[in-house]
This record gives sequence, structure tokens and C-alpha cells, in this order.
Amino acid sequence: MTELVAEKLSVHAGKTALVAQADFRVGAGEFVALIGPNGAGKTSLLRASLGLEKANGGCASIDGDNCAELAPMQRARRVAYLPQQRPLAWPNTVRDVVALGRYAYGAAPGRLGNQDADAVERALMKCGLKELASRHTDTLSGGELARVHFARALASDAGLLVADEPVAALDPRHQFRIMDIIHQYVAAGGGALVVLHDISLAARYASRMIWMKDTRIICDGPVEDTLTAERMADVFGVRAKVNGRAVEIEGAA
Ligand SMILES: Nc1ncnc2c1ncn2[C@@H]1O[C@H](COP(=O)(O)OP(=O)(O)OP(=O)(O)O)[C@@H](O)[C@H]1O
Repeated sequence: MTELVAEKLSVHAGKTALVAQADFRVGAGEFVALIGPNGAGKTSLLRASLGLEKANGGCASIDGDNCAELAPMQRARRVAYLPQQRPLAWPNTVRDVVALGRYAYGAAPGRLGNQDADAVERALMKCGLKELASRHTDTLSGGELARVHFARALASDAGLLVADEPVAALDPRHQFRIMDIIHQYVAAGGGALVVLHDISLAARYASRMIWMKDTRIICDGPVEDTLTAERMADVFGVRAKVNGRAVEIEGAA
């Protein structure tokens, strides 16, 4: 069971506030969608809450341990982080890139114990990558590569998944497949904090939505309570019809 807690977390770049006084918690069995317009501060919030970016105020902890003080290996065993920008240092096979998800356990491509190898094969299978396992990553399409990065995060078997736009490059079928995988991961006791720009997809899958606007978390609660036409207008500047978890965006407000 892993719980990520942020308290009054603030991030600045020079004099500019990127995140202001953010409070949230994400724990086991929760599928939390972090939503908000471009530039709202979502990536900065995720990075600061994991201790990957310096916070200028407040703090974040994982199971009570200050994230800013966690060694990378300790952090990686508890949280699988899938960043928005996913550079690969050099092209490698799909299987070897997914195996990087096991590095926190001392494994490396070509040096996998049985448990590591099992986790890698499971992640490849879940993400529909078995047939691509021997391909070099520089020969993949953008969507295929996005699935490889997701599989790498999944292979870590961490208790918490923090993913920044994991379905952005994917076609509808693969978007649903990845969302189904996150759903299964949460049903099996994991916790997920996922940045999504597709509000319909977020509303369909998430148990809770954290709404961010202009550096601040302005709302945090169950989808049924927080997803309203008024909030869509306020946060995204769009006209939307909302019916329970169904949302239809009609146009710019
Ligand atoms: N180092 C920096 N210096 C100045 N401004 C920055 C810096 N890093 C981020 N920003 C700005 O902070 C704001 C928040 O960025 P962030 O990436 O957290 O937003 P986001 O909500 O994830 O956006 P998107 O949906 O477009 O990915 C943006 O306006 C960005 O340009």
C-alpha cells in the first residue's frame, strides 16, 4: 500500500509561480485523474510531489517519507513515474527498454532475475507488445513507443503509478487498452495519478478528479460531484453538456 501526500506544495521558476499551495493525497485503490488546461501546472505538480523538482514551499511524502529525501532507487520501487517527455538515451529493443523498469531492483537489460523477467513479460503482454519485443525502438511508431514506455512503468510493479498523459499519442483502441490496464492495476490494489486531457476518458475511468487551473488545485472529488458544465466553462473555457460521467464538449465558450 503506497500513499502519496502533498501538503501546501509550491513551485516557482524565478519569480513565476508554477504551482501554488497544492494539497492532495492519492492512495491504494484510487484512480485519480489530474486535469486542467495547458500550462496549469500539472507536470510541475507531479514532478515536485515526487521530489524530482525542487519545491519552494510545502512538502510531499510517500508513506510518510519526505519525497525530496528519497534516493532514486527507493522512489522507483514505490512509484512508477511515466513522464510527458520520454527521452531514450539510445535505441534498444522493446524488451530491453521495458526491462529498464526493473532497475530499482538491481536488474538491467541482460541481467534479469526470474522475478524481473516475469514482470517484463507480463508488462509486454498487457500492453500488446509481445510481437514487437525484439524490434528496435527507433523503428516504432509514436503510439507503439508510447505503449513501450507505459510497459516500462508497469514492469516496475510499484504500488503507485504516476503518469503524465500516458494515452496522448494513442489511437482510440489503444487509449482504452491502457486505461483498462490502469483500471486493473488499481483494482489489484495500486494507486494511480494520471494526467489526462481527454475529459470523457478521464470521467469514464477515474474514481476522483483533481482540477487544476492557473497554478492551483481548485477542486478535488468524485467525478459525479466535480464534473459540471460550469466547471468545464471555468477551467477549460468550453461549453459542455454533462450527464453523470458523460461529457460532450460543444465548443469554445
Ligand atoms: N523552468 C521554467 N521557467 C519558466 N516557466 C516554466 C518553467 N517550467 C514550466 N514553466 C511554465 O509553467 C507553466 C506550467 O507548466 P506545466 O508543464 O507544469 O503545465 P501543464 O499543466 O503540465 O501543461 P500541459 O498540459 O501543456 O502539459 C507553463 O506555463 C510553463 O511554461
